[in-house]
Amino acid sequence: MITTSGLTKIYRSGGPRGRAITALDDVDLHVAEGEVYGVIGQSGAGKSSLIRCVNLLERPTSGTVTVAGQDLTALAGRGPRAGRELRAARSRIGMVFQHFNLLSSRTVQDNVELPLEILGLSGRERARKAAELLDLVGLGERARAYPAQLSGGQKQRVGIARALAAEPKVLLSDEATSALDPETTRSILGLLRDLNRQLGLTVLLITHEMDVVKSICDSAALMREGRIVESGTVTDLLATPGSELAAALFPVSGGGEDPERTVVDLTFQGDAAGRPVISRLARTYDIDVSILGAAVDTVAGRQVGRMRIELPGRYEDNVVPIGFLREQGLHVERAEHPGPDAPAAPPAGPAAPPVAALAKEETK
Ligand SMILES: Nc1ncnc2c1ncn2[C@@H]1O[C@H](COP(=O)(O)OP(=O)(O)OP(=O)(O)O)[C@@H](O)[C@H]1O
Repeated sequence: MITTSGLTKIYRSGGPRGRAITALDDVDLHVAEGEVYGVIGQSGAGKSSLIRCVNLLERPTSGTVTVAGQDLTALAGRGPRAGRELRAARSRIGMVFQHFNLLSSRTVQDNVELPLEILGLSGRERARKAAELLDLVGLGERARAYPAQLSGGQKQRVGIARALAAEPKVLLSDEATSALDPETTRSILGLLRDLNRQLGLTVLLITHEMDVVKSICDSAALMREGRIVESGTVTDLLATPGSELAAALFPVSGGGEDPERTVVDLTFQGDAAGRPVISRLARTYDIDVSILGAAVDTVAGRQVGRMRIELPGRYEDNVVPIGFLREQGLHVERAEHPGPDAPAAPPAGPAAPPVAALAKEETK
């Protein structure tokens, strides 16, 4: 539904000869129809530039953007016709903003009607559509209120209703919950998830909060310095050795201190979660298994379990029991020997702050 290919955005500060800042560096993104796709990264990673280039609010320096089969970059030429076509294509992309961007002088209903006015619908049609959308987001009773009379969560619901007015196939969300408290965040994320399911809406969201990815995203990408350094479905990421996103989505902790013993992290998904794998392992190989840490959580709507266990002997001596665990459908990854209470093994890749630190970074 959304594809970017070689998308690059270079800003120049201080005119055409000024310093070049590469905000997007050859970004290839593939968002499938009907999925909720989260792009996560630290401040300055290029997330806003990405979302603004996807709907051509920002003109990419190079590369292409295709939404619902239409190459938007080809429409972004100069001239009135190109402008008209681009505006029409953009109307099929809804956008939700961190600070809602509602017009304070207009009522809730009039804010939702705004895109319909631009599309040239009659007053009666606009009113009917706005009422329907406000019902959909649970604000049917507040149509006559002004934005100043609403809570943050209600304002965002109006923002979402307005974004849906032109019946887009795609909704772009720019940190839609960053200005909201945790409970309101949950309700807005729940609404986005419901709309995704009910309307088959494809949602591309950018966020710096791992919890947002964890609660509603089917797929995710990690951005750093203008590049996508990791991406995939959340299910696949959880089964990818060394995945930084997986470790941040679902950390396991618990230290083993003895280098003569083997520490591994197990990830259970789907059927594997229900099998008595650890007791079978202990019985089959007559070994003592220590559980150092474990947790069960819901990620992308699926139950996922993670466990850090310790086996007697060095890693090389445990090839057969580890093979047994893999045969049982578990994802097994070697953990380094962390000290007590250390976080999960550090991911491979260039030295950079772990994803788990994103939220902390943001609040500094
Ligand atoms: N209009 C602009 N002119 C010049 N540089 C810009 C402009 N917009 C963004 N940048 C730079 O591009 C880089 C990426 O910024 P961008 O806002 O896309 O990142 P981000 O991940 O969305 O960060 P944040 O979460 O803080 O908004 C940063 O170095 C930023 O300073």
